[in-house]
Amino acid sequence: ISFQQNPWSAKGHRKDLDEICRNVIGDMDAYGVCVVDNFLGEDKGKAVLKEVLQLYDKGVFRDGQLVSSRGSGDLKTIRGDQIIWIDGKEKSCNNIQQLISQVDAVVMRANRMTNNGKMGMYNINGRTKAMVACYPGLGSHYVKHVDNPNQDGRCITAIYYLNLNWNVRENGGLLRIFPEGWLGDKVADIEPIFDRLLFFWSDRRNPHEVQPAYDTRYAITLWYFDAKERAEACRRYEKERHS
Ligand SMILES: COc1ccc2cc(-c3cnc(C(=O)NCC(=O)O)c(O)c3)ccc2c1
Ligand SMILES: [Mn+2]
Repeated sequence: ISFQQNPWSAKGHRKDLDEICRNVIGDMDAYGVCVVDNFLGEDKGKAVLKEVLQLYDKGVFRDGQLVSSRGSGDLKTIRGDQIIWIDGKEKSCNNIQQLISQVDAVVMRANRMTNNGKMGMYNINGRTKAMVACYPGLGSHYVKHVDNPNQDGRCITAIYYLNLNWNVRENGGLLRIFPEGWLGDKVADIEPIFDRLLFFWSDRRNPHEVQPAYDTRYAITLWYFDAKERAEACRRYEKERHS
């Protein structure tokens, strides 16, 4: 299944919060993956992109971890994105802050709307800061991985893409998810197109990779915590620290 264009994201049709939440709940329960297109609308989307470009031009992005591995003899870098963590309260980031609040509104409302107030049996009570990431092109990529393989508390990955006129055929940078619950070798191919919001379960159900990008590719990621799993992860961490 490829999530290029969802039936409900008819161009220009502004969805209200309730409708988006119903889509998110339905898709997360059915597929473990959900795409919402035209999330902010063109003007607000461009205002967020402008702030991200300003941050990038200030040179505040840091290289993501480079873990090199011997692939067929030559040294292969595992990831090539550059990142900066922001909480949105920084100066000249208030459009990014508005994006964060909008994503929070969808996640928290969806969490309340589902049966017994849980989406996918989670009780979401917090999230990480926003990770603004740039894959600088030149083939930068991220090998297949799981965001939360060991119950660190993160249950939902939310990624907002900022790439105007992105064409995967020439620019690459496709996000390919290999949902473990899907029949056969079906995959979810997500193009990182402008004003697209993506949700997927952060655990081992969704191994995923970022294929080599040949142009600068921007995204803003938020990871949402499940109260119980996060509390247990913190307890484990405290115990290790004192052992
Ligand atoms: C301990 O410090 C850090 C700092 C930053 C980290 C960033 C990631 C990460 C994970 N996933 C993706 C991804 O899947 N992107 C999909 C897409 O862009 O379409 C990505 O770009 C980045 C993982 C661990 C980190 C640890
Ligand atoms: Mn990831």
